[in-house]
Amino acid sequence: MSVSHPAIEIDHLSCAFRRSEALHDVTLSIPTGCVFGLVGLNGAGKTTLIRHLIGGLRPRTGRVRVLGEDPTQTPESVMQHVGYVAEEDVLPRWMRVGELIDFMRALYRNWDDQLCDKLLEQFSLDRSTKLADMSKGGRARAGLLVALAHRPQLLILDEPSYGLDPIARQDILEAVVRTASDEGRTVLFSSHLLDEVSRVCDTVGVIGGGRLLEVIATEQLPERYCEVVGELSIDDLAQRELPGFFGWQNRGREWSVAVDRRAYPDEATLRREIGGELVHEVRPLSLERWFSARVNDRELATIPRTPAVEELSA
Ligand SMILES: Nc1ncnc2c1ncn2[C@@H]1O[C@H](COP(=O)(O)OP(=O)(O)OP(=O)(O)O)[C@@H](O)[C@H]1O
Repeated sequence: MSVSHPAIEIDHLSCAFRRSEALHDVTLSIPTGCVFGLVGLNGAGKTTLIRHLIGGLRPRTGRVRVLGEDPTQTPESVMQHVGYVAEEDVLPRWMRVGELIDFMRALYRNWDDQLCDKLLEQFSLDRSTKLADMSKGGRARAGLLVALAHRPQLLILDEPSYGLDPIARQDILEAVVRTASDEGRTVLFSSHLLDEVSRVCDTVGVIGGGRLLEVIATEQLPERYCEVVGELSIDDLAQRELPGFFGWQNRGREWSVAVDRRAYPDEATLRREIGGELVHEVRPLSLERWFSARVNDRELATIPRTPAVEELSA
């Protein structure tokens, strides 16, 4: 397969289940070699988006390309180069680890026995263990092993650490990083856990109510945005419709707001605009605060909306 195209291309993808819209006009391009974190609250649309990538759902509106191909037209060819770990614990429990490996090995032309043995050791897995007798974390490791051992060009992990203990999570993270560091590999990783997303991903996209709200390189976050924390009078501040403000939060007597730094030439101007005496601190925006600001500000309005502010100060 040629690598001149992005690993994942999604154009204006929408999806509805009966009358309820799960994805709304999603456009996203993930270049080869990127480790991309897809974050969103429960029901945001992460799994629905991923199901389109693995050919499990056919787009009714919009277009999806994975490694340059339509995953619903040529699923065998696309999935030869994709490693996928589902959100649910779906491995056949009647199999032993060795049987699962033999089964998957027969499916993938690029299966790498040496890598498989290495991962068995690294994940402390034994070929003779029955999947039914393993912990959830053990089965997650087995799922990751078979997704990695054919050296996929694209690794898609749907909530890989959901419900896992920190040690199992660490294994998964390490495997993701190693896979990504292999030349030219791409990883799409959906997660609720922002700390692991910030550790592993170079780019992050936030999805809310089926809309892709923003995509940003994690290293760009502190230079693009800051968080301003200050003393009450939030109503007064909100009425002034300052540009670049989003995701207001009230914490006791303090308020916090995310600010797009591009709306202000420097921090002194920003403080002056707010009214310096109201500002306690201007600090880089953390991934966690960016996430909460975006999901609480779906329209990406540049000005705070009065009803939201009233709710906050109630
Ligand atoms: N097969 C389906 N039939 C009907 N509604 C569905 C179906 N699959 C998903 N949905 C709905 O689509 C929306 C998005 O669901 P999705 O599973 O993609 O979210 P998610 O971000 O993966 O959530 P979670 O983090 O809880 O797994 C939800 O409102 C969900 O109820």
